[in-house]
Amino acid sequence: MCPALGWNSEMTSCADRAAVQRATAGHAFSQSKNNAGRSLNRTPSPHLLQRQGSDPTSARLRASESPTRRRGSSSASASATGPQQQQLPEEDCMRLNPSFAGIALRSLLAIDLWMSKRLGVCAEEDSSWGSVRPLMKIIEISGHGIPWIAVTLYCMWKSDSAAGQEIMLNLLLALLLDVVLVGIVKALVRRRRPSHNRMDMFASFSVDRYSFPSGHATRAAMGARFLLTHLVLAAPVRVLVLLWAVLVGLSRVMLGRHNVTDVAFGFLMGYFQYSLVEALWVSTAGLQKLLGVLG
Ligand SMILES: CC(C)=CCC/C(C)=C/COP(=O)(O)O
Repeated sequence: MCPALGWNSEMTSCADRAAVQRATAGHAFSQSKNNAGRSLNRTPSPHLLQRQGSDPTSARLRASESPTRRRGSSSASASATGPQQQQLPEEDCMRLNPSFAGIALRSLLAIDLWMSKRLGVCAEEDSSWGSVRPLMKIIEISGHGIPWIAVTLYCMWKSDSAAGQEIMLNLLLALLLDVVLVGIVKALVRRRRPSHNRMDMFASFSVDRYSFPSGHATRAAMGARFLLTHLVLAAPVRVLVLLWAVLVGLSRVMLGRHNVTDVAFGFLMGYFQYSLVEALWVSTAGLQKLLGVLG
């Protein structure tokens, strides 16, 4: 866990360690093939770090201060080493000179953590807005997958027109697709929920210990787009649907369940999930044909 950025990953710290390791390796590289080989595979010994400048930071600075010089000096020694090792200095240059995108991403994540912590005003009963927590939890349930699936099944069952059934069938498929896609992304990214979150959420899967993206936000964006497209609603109701979607997203951060970027990405993902549902739209006639073929 990186304390500065809060991602569930050792990426940052590992990258730093790897950079120091490679910097050390680069130094040892020009000395002898055996030494270089050893330093590539191990964490640098304190002794070696000391020779380079007493601490990992100075070792890293030293290694990055002159990429050209490093490249030049190592290419001389590279002739004495294997082709695999010849590629290393190039790689060092890329890793040790952080790109603009890398810095921008780190800054965004730091801002994200800071903002999410400040907005998590209902994370506990005794938080500054703790009295609003019960209301936020009602909004949370309104965006949960189980009520959405239950209501969709009920409407499908009650619908007396083929068109209504088709719409509800596709909403049901959309909700199932959403659960699967969100689960996959959460399992891949594995970002931990904010530390101020209390894990007292109604009915969740094990993958829901991860926070990126917010499943409530994907469902809110996809569901709102779906309802606004397929139901004939009066203008005030349309506004209410949009307002509800925004509130669901906001409540995730206020309850401390998510960071802002989890919700922002969730909205984006839900928006595009709806486009996917439209592209894969299943008609009842098509479904009956498919069932006929299968049966
Ligand atoms: C059990 C079903 C059908 C869906 C799980 C709903 C759930 C608990 C999603 C997690 O949402 P966040 O990622 O926004 O916390």
